[in-house]
Amino acid sequence: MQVFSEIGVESLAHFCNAFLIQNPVKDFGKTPSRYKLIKEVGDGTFGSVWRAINKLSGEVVAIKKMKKKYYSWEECVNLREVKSLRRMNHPNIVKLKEVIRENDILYFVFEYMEFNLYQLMKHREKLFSEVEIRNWCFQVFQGLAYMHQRGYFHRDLKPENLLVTKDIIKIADFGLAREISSHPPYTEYVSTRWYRAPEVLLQSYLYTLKVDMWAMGAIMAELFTLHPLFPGTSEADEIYKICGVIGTPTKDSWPDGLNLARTINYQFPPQFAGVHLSVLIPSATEDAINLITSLCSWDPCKRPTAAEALQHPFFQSCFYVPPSLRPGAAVCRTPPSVGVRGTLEQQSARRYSGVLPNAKLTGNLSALKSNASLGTGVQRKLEMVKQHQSTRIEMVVVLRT
Ligand SMILES: Nc1ncnc2c1ncn2[C@@H]1O[C@H](COP(=O)(O)OP(=O)(O)OP(=O)(O)O)[C@@H](O)[C@H]1O
Repeated sequence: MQVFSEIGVESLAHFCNAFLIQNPVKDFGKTPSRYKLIKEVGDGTFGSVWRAINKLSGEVVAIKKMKKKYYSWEECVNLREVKSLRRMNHPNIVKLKEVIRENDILYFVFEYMEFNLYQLMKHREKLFSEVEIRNWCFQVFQGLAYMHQRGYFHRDLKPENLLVTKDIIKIADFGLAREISSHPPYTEYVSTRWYRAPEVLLQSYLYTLKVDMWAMGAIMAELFTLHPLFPGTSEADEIYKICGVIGTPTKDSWPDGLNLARTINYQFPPQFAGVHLSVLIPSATEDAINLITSLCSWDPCKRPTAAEALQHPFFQSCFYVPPSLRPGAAVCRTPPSVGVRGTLEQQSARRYSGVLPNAKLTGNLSALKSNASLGTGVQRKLEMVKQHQSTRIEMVVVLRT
């Protein structure tokens, strides 16, 4: 079995040529031949996700079928999702098992996860226990610490991208992942609005991995209340909502933010004092409130890193078990139960609309708020290499497992 975690595109090209010589091209029809598609479980911006079964091994997997056609495999290996995920091997990061291109259609084969966090929250009336929330967050921060340490940040963390099976939670959807060493400016659309960091909302092109920490603060709060913390209806309303919760930034709390706002001729709403998060999240303990408050700091420098978050008193009762020693159970001393049985299939309903890609935040807030009605759909850009002529081949990238 050949491993492609560290090699470049050229080496991959050589492998694929060799692979094709040894494995004659077959017409597999509309689904990858080794798999039987069972049911659609998700419909994202870039692809639809199916629960499927490996016909030979009986293994249940998730197959993401990309909407765009891929006419050469050079294009495929250059996709961020492939480039970043094939380097990740962590129990809290969803595993990419294979990449298959058949008939110009690109499929990602992932390990299958039962639910996403949004599905677990949306019809729920009873609040999650703090133990459950702590267990999930501890795992996500471990996945993030690993990813950040390996040089990637996710940029689109949201409940839909955190996948749960029993007590285990994993980070998914690396379509927007970025190498930390890649060079700013980062100009393309980044992250779903409700979880989008203020520096990104203010169009900083120099944002860092701290955008993931902001998103985690918002997600943690939502896990406690079952309601989004900053449900902005437009980018301007998003900033307004953030000010309403954590108060208008000052030259002490976020000097760089005031400069950013000046650069784009944006005025923060004056003198919002904000509210103590314990008022908005009454079920959370002081430790939880303290962690969420620091994650949702205006100034990215004041947000903890994932490794620092793991050291927070909120996680005092958790401990790290090396993956090789794990019995396959949760990482907290008191393993919680997810509390939901059966399969909740993904509803295709989108919770967010009204994103204005590259919209300029100009003028005063009331003018900005009127932008809300101008929203169209979510648009993201992927780096694509030049398209090459169509060839009917199958390409399999075998990943480190
Ligand atoms: N490995 C998996 N196991 C089970 N379900 C999954 C898996 N991966 C994705 N899904 C489901 O499919 C949905 C969409 O997947 P994903 O986020 O990867 O697609 P996308 O096109 O990148 O979406 P987005 O619009 O969020 O960017 C997820 O929210 C999840 O419910």
